[in-house]
Amino acid sequence: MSYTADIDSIMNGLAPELRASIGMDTIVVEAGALKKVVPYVLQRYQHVMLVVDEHTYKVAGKKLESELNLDARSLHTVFISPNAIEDVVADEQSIVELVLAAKQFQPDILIALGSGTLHDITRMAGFILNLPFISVPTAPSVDGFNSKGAPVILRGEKKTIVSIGPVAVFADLDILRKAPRELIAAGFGDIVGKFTSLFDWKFGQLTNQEPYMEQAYLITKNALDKCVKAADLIELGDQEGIAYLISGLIESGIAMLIFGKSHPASGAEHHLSHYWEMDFIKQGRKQLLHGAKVGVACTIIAELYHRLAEEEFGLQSDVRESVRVNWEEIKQHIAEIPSAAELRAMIAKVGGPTTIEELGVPSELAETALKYAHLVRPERYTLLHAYNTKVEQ
Ligand SMILES: NC(=O)C1=CN([C@@H]2O[C@H](COP(=O)(O)OP(=O)(O)OC[C@H]3O[C@@H](n4cnc5c(N)ncnc54)[C@H](OP(=O)(O)O)[C@@H]3O)[C@@H](O)[C@H]2O)C=CC1
Ligand SMILES: O=C(CO)COP(=O)(O)O
Repeated sequence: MSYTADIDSIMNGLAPELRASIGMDTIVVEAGALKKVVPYVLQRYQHVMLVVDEHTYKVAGKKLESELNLDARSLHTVFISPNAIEDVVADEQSIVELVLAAKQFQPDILIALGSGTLHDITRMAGFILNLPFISVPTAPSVDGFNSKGAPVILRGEKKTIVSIGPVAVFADLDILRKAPRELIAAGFGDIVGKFTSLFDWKFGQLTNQEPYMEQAYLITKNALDKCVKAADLIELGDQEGIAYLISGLIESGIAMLIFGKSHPASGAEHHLSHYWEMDFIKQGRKQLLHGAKVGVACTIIAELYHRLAEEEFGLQSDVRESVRVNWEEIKQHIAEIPSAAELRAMIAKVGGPTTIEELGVPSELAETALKYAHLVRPERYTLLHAYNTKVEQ
């Protein structure tokens, strides 16, 4: 059974120049997809570097290593080291670790075997060294496998560097289905976050002339609607449910890839999540899952936005003129965002945390983040940004 009907139709519908510019020629979503990595790689590359960590080596790296069956001169596996608190993080140290290993071994292809963090480390190293990479997700936990942006931690700040997308994605449903439940729920949380990111994108376009692409909007919206409809199947964690989820995540990644930026997938809910993440790093606390944070942050932002609509925020005298004149349309878009209670019910169905307490974010941090999270991406004009700044000082 093919699980890539929507992906195929998106890819086939891209204008030829756009398709060529994203440089991704193969997307496989099926049980046993790992086996297809071998002929793909052997037909094209001679020196292969696998990028893993301790966990992902066990679930996929070891198997791929043995199936590639290459001698030590042609295959090298790099284990990205965890930091002092046993977290593998996409920061300067991890990126340099991989860059140096690649400088020494001189691969002509990198293969990321892991979830969001290992992919961002690999895409950054590939970008720096001008090397292509292949994506092999080990958990359906984020939509960042095939995006172009690398949200990395540089000097403690979460910055997104526009880098490279993969040349191919091999999503093996046998591996993804066995990923821990929290990672599957996190992937669903990252998808649910699109309710507010898509709103914020429309808001930025209407009020701040931010760049916009209808095709990327519709791809993301379709991925969101499809996954929300399939929540019962995703909850079961069977092959079909996981196929819906990973396909939705890949489609959202394609939207970012063709747009070239993360607007479709990342709005104020992501900025809150990033703010929490940066604070956890400062406090030396272990990271929470990205998608789990995004899901909870989405409920908080939805609650705020519905309240702002009720209070007629856009008609206040000190908001930007562009917000005031577009307020009726903005309110219509807010009305399309489910209520916080509805969002919590969706996330709970799939087993994700729905409140800051369940997630483990202290309430003081949640309050501060709501005031300052727009500064994580100051160039993006979200409704949260408008609420926190009113008329620009
Ligand atoms: N580029 C983009 O557009 C996007 C990037 N992101 C980024 O992705 C990062 C978060 O990624 P996320 O996937 O949530 O978390 P991580 O990649 O940090 O992985 C979370 C945990 O899952 C473990 N793991 C992965 N696969 C398996 C498996 N099959 N079995 C057991 N354990 C497994 C990892 O092990 P181990 O620690 O050993 O790796 C790790 O402990 C954030 O930095 C976020 O900003 C998110 C969305 C989009
Ligand atoms: O996480 C993302 C999409 O899910 C991308 O986030 P950024 O906007 O920080 O790159």
